[in-house]
Amino acid sequence: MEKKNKYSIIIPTYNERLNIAIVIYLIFKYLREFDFEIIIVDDGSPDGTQDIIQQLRQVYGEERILLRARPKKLGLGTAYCHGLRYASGDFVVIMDADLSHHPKYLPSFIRKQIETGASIVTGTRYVKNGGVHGWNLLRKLTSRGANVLAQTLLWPGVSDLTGSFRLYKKSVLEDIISSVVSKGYVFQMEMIVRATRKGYHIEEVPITFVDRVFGSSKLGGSEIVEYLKGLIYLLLTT
Ligand SMILES: Nc1nc2c(ncn2[C@@H]2O[C@H](COP(=O)(O)OP(=O)(O)O[C@H]3O[C@H](CO)[C@@H](O)[C@H](O)[C@@H]3O)[C@@H](O)[C@H]2O)c(=O)[nH]1
Ligand SMILES: [Mg+2]
Repeated sequence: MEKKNKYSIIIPTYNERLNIAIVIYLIFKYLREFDFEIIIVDDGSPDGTQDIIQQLRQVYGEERILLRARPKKLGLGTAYCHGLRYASGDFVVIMDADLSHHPKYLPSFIRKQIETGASIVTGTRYVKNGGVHGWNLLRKLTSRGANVLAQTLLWPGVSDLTGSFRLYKKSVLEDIISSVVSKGYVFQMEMIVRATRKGYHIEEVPITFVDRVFGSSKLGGSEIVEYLKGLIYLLLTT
């Protein structure tokens, strides 16, 4: 019998106590037919996220949900690298913990990869059937502007550069991640730009990003400055 692929789902968390149980419930619901593990990288959330995760591990099985905590908030980029070290799957999915990345899309990422043999399947808001729900005008304009600016300067051939809901072949993720220098939110953009420059086969699936109901975004003004610095860096180095 053919070996079943295993999927490692890496979820970075910082103060996601109110969201994480729902996300995990939905992942188990939508990936019933698949072999997967969930790796949570929590950065010492003061709201008790880790206590909830420990309880969920008892419910779903300690081998299905791994908690790989770090002592303090160290940023998204390094959180993914940290989680990847513990991934035992053939494929890695990266997604947010706050339901902005709905687990109902996971089967479409997997199906797309199987149909096309792609190395990366990336969720996109900026195609037909994709979108954003719940953001105010400023946040919509910031995200759209960031994408348009990056598209114009970098020509990556991918419609949503800053989105972070993605599936990677693990070997491909390991290859790209080793050359990425960005640590915060700009990490996502650097990953996909480097992947296109290396010629990896990338496919897109439409997603609707729904703004979180519980808690608040950790993206602040300083991240926008970091984004612009990252964009210039990529322009000069890729
Ligand atoms: N471990 C860890 N997790 C973090 C950190 N900062 C944020 N997170 C976690 O990373 C996820 C995304 O953080 P949010 O604060 O919810 O980000 P956002 O503003 O909704 O931004 C999202 O959309 C952007 C594109 O519009 C994306 O660029 C971004 O990656 C993210 O998906 C959440 O699960 C959050 O708990 C950190 O320093 N450490
Ligand atoms: Mg969010």
